[in-house]
Amino acid sequence: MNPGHEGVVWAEHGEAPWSHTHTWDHPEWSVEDLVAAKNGRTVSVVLPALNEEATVAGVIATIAPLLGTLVDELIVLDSGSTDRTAERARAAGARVVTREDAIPGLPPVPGKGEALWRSIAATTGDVIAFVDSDLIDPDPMFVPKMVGPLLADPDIHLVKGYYRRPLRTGDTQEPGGGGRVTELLARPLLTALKPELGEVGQPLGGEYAGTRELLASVRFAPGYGVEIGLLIDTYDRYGLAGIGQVNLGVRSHRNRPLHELSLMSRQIVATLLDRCGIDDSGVGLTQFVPDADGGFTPYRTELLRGERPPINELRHSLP
Ligand SMILES: O=c1ccn([C@@H]2O[C@H](COP(=O)(O)OP(=O)(O)O[C@H]3O[C@H](CO)[C@@H](O)[C@H](O)[C@H]3O)[C@@H](O)[C@H]2O)c(=O)[nH]1
Ligand SMILES: O=C(O)[C@H](O)COP(=O)(O)O
Repeated sequence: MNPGHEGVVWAEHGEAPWSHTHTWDHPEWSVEDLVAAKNGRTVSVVLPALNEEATVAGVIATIAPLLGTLVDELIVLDSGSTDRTAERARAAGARVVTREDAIPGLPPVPGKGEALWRSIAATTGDVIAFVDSDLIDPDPMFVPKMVGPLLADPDIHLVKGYYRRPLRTGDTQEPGGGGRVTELLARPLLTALKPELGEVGQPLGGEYAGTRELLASVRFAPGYGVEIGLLIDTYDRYGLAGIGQVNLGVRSHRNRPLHELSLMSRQIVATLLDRCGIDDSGVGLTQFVPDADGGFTPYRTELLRGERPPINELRHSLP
């Protein structure tokens, strides 16, 4: 299955580049095609959620109609929400799993990496797709597009979505202004340190799918380091041949303020350096919070720690 590639004859130019063979810029497969391609395999969809009562039901509404055909289970992995995320998710048709229920007896630590790691234990699918629960008007084809290459090619273990990203500020929307951490930090630094991954369009994006074979056998970095860690670990294990990327169109989400993205960036840098074998000081980020009198108060946020081992290894160590 390879619809959407332009018809360049690479045999005349040497080996086709990854960006041609493993990038689907115009994915055209249908849900029916995918159901036929499952061949006995099962698909789980995981929505990590921390206080997403405003958007979680809307995201579920785009995936729930696939339950029983392409999608075998749909869970919201509740990351400790204190709002009505769980209630709204259940009403919209998802199973809600808390971090504690996912792996009983092991107290959770904060952060997105922890939620995703526990979701591997809480699900059973041979293929697992992740979708952020803060998305605004996501396309119902997100999941079908992401799982396509995994169902078609046994050598592919991780498929990242890529997309155009609007930036919303107040009532205005800048069509290509989103993905600030991606464009200013992640892609430049990844290109500097792991140039083979420089053609991955959205290394940080929360919409991606992987095989259980991969996801149960890799460690999970803490917090927002989880995506860059998974990408590099997949590359180190399978090479570029194990990774694909699919155009999902447009993806809008809650755009965080810059000071929150700075903290996210610090965590991503820590994981990226770790995966490249480069020492990090381990020092948390100091930010300068404006006072009412025109001055600034320094405020330090420590790095999240607590990398999690592969779920397969945890299972072995449980009684
Ligand atoms: O402790 C947490 C933090 C976040 N989330 C959920 O994770 C998703 C993404 O989090 P968000 O804070 O919206 O991240 P973004 O600002 O959108 O950051 C981008 O970059 C991150 C770093 O790669 C990715 O984790 C995100 O998926 C990606 O959208 C949302 O559904 C959150 O509710 C949790 O479940 N637990
Ligand atoms: O992926 C990113 O770069 C961050 O989530 C920030 O995204 P935004 O600039 O679209 O809010």
